[in-house]
Amino acid sequence: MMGAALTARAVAARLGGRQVLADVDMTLSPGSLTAIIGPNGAGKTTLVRVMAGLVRPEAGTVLFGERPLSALSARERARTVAYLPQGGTVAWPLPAADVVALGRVPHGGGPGTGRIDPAVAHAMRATDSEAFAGRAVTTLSGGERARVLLARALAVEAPVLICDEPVAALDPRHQLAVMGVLAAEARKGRAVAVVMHDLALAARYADRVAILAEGRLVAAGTPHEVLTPAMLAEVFGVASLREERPDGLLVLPWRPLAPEPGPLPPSV
Ligand SMILES: Nc1ncnc2c1ncn2[C@@H]1O[C@H](COP(=O)(O)OP(=O)(O)OP(=O)(O)O)[C@@H](O)[C@H]1O
Repeated sequence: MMGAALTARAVAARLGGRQVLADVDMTLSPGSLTAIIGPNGAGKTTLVRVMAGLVRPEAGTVLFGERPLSALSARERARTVAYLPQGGTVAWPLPAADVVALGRVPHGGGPGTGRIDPAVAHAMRATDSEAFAGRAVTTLSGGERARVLLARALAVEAPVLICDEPVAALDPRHQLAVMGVLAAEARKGRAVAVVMHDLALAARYADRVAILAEGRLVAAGTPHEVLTPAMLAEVFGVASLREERPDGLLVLPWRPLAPEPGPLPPSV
């Protein structure tokens, strides 16, 4: 099932009577890591939930290759799109290794099979979470638990991997390591999408950046094309530093800009 794109076409969504997404087009291509950025409340989580098949769009469609995602069975969809929710919590004191093994359920595996699944072992190694294997996830720190939950999503080995803020709780070394792992998943041919707020990491690791604001896609392109001071001023209201370095693009939000002055009164 490797090799097909996940495409949102003219997607709209309404939640609690509010228009949260309008006319959003997005393609997650195999081999590419797409960073989805935008202000709080822009609709990023809603968009990725629509693309993971968890929220039915009010209008528009989501296609995996040529097939509507809604035409896939629940199990087929779970094998096709691995989804890491934002700020995930786990209610049960399961050992971390069992939580990661839940990623194998769509393939007929899961915890309690009595053997170490190579996909589970690989995912725990990639997220540096092997040391927690036997510990109840409820006893882990926020960042430790975040790595275990990412490992569960990786263990699905789905052609599409969608992660909602996977690095927000992580220390700097693990942020870099996890972004490296997600980029490596893209290099293997997966379509990877990452909702994130860290513009420096987006600039450094993303192949494509999509910006959402007020429920609409306002820009999409390479980090070089999209992460410009003018765009960041317009979308986030920040002044930012940008430097082209031999080893990558450095983007750093620097200070908030003063709010836009309102229109001048007609008498001035
Ligand atoms: N169940 C709901 N009922 C009403 N409004 C909702 C509901 N869920 C989300 N919203 C609203 O939809 C908008 C988009 O929310 P969403 O979580 O998609 O934003 P986001 O871009 O992921 O934000 P953040 O960066 O803060 O995580 C927000 O204004 C939010 O308040």
